[in-house]
Amino acid sequence: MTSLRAPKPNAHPRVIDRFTLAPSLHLALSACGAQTTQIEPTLCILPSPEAIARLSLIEITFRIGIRELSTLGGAIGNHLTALLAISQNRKLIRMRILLDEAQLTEGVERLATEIDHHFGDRPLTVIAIMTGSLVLFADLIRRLSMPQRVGVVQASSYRGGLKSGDLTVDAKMLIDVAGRDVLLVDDIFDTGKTLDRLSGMMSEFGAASVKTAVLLHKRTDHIVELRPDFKAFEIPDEFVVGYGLDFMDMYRNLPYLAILEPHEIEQTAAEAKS
Ligand SMILES: O=P(O)(O)OC[C@H]1O[C@H](OP(=O)(O)OP(=O)(O)O)[C@H](O)[C@@H]1O
Ligand code: HPA
Repeated sequence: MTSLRAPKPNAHPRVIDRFTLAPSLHLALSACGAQTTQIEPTLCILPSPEAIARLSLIEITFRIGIRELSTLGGAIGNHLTALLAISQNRKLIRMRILLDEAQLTEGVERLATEIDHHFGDRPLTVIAIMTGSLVLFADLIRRLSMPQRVGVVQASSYRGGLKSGDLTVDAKMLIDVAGRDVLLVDDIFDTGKTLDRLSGMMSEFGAASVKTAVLLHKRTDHIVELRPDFKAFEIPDEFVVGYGLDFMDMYRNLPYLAILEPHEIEQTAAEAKS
């Protein structure tokens, strides 16, 4: 998607609603790998009517994969010509947000209150299921009131995909859970396979009790009997990213939870291969 914006409208704006690309600009954009070099018929306010007669500089925003770039182009009338230096290069964040930052914060607060209420002042061994739970975990443990021992275990089954595959567990960094009340924390309960396997492992390692907490509970077919003891949100059966959740190890850093659209899945997969 490409759009045009004038750098600074002034007192004598002139509105132009369609531009054509000069061949040189067309070539330059293609050479950058821009997905489309078709400039949208976007409203553009040029500095002044007089400037139209001369060369006017216009900010051009275009898209390459999931990156948004801005550059300056020259306009003569409705004709866009030379491409000048790229002035901005930022990730395009226009995702379908399912839970924004405020909702996530409220959800984590709620989860912490429920867990506090259940355990009271009893010491708890809280285990993060890495990597997805990392953001939730950092936020959650700081809101819990009881004395805590904190540890991690790694589990992975979605490697590079949208569907659960073979589950691998790496417990090399796990702290001793024998005789302890354990709370397993994960970002999402989807098929249920991960939490089910890890709950079993904690019992095998001698935990006195095992409870589970998740931020998200997906409304889908769960393949296990176990259900999380604590959950903050029920979400639809869509592939979600952000707040720790990834697709191909990307998007974990987003401060919100978004639904990954099919075109974003394709773009991310293509970028990951390049
Ligand atoms: O209920 P399930 O179907 O088992 O899915 C939930 C698990 O899937 C994700 O982990 P993933 O395997 O993607 O590894 P990651 O934590 O490294 O992202 C997520 O972080 C959960 O641990
Ligand atoms: O919807 C999801 N998004 C990211 N990771 C996941 N792991 C299980 N379900 C999901």
